[in-house]
Amino acid sequence: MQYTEVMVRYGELSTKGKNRKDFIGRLAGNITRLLNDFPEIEIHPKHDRLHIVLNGASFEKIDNRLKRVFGIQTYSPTVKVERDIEAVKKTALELMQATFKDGMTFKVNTRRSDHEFEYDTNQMNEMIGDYLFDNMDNLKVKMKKPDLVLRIEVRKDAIYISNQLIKGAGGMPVGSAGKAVMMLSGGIDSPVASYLALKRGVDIEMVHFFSPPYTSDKALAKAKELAGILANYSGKINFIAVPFAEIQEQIKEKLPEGYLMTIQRRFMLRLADMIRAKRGGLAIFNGESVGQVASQTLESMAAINDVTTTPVIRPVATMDKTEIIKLAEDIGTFDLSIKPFEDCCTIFAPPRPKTKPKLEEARKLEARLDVDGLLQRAMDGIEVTPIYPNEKFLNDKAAEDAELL
Ligand SMILES: Nc1ncnc2c1ncn2[C@@H]1O[C@H](COP(=O)(O)OP(=O)(O)OP(=O)(O)O)[C@@H](O)[C@H]1O
Repeated sequence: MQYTEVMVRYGELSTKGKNRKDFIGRLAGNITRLLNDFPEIEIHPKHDRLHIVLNGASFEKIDNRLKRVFGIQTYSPTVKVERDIEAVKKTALELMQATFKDGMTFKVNTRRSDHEFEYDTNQMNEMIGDYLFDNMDNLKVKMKKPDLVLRIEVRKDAIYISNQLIKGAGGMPVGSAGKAVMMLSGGIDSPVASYLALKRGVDIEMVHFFSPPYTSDKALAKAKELAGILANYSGKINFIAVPFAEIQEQIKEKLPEGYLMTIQRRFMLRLADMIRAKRGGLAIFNGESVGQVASQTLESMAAINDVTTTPVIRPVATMDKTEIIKLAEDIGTFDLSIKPFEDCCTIFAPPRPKTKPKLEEARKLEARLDVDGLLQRAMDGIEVTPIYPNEKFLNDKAAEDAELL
């Protein structure tokens, strides 16, 4: 079916009063960037809807991309026809034939913003309904909750016909809620937390700690590739790699084992905060979930969070592991997350980390280290890489190795 445009309905934008215009502009910009390899497509943002004029481009080719754009509630591929009842009949039949499956119920729903058109809505509904009955078998009408609603909109310039209402990703356009950093490991939880941050409109940059030579290039490549999957929901994402080995070595050498994890985490959070400040972000996101592991008890969180007053937002804090896994599967990060490349934290994890570290003790122990010097050297070593949707960093060989591990 050759559609002429896609009609996009806004999600939560409609409740945002005076910010509405900014949000619509942001969504239009995000969609424009997402479809920039289709030069023929035009984007027309309007107050109540956004129109993607296809100019010959195929709807099927952009459908999967649109599903991942936050800020879209629903969308409908649509055919624009001239204001002529015969043209409406012909297109309505084509649309129904393309989408109707045996046993489905339907109804015709006409709306007019132009009341001068020669037929009113009831007449249109009847005429088109009758025409479809005459030309298709097994059609069944249902007024309440039919499977298909054939929508006909009569406007001044033309008539618009559609019969699919596709669910969008919801949420708010990425960037509309401002900038933040996301602490991205190679695990299951932080990619899900990233997705949820993006869904609320937060423009995130990924901060990833890695520890060569204790962690391999593959572990770094895996985290980058996860960022590539998440970039499907946002467009380009900056990936900031932070060297962490010196800090871990110092902590291991100078501090008692029970506090290794707490103090490593305090360093991570400090560095994330320094990067945030440098890059103009307002908050830090991470993938912690209450009670999941030793570093995620409330006592641990309090002892770690002590190093900053910046909001630390934990989108998966109250989710069960099974719920997080389900979402990881849905967004396409799970299979990569479970590939067993070592993370810097697992390598330096003490066998028995304190589940209830004491804040005062953590502060006191840490004072044995050259905190500022360690932080500065890590900051001097950061590397920023822009990552694009679906960009690959692990080659097939690495994937094979993962199977063998
Ligand atoms: N190497 C890392 N780089 C950046 N952030 C990290 C790193 N390791 C851990 N984090 C951050 O700390 C959070 C908690 O990490 P931890 O390893 O304790 O838990 P997790 O439940 O395994 O999380 P994940 O599944 O995201 O790795 C992560 O979700 C992530 O936000």
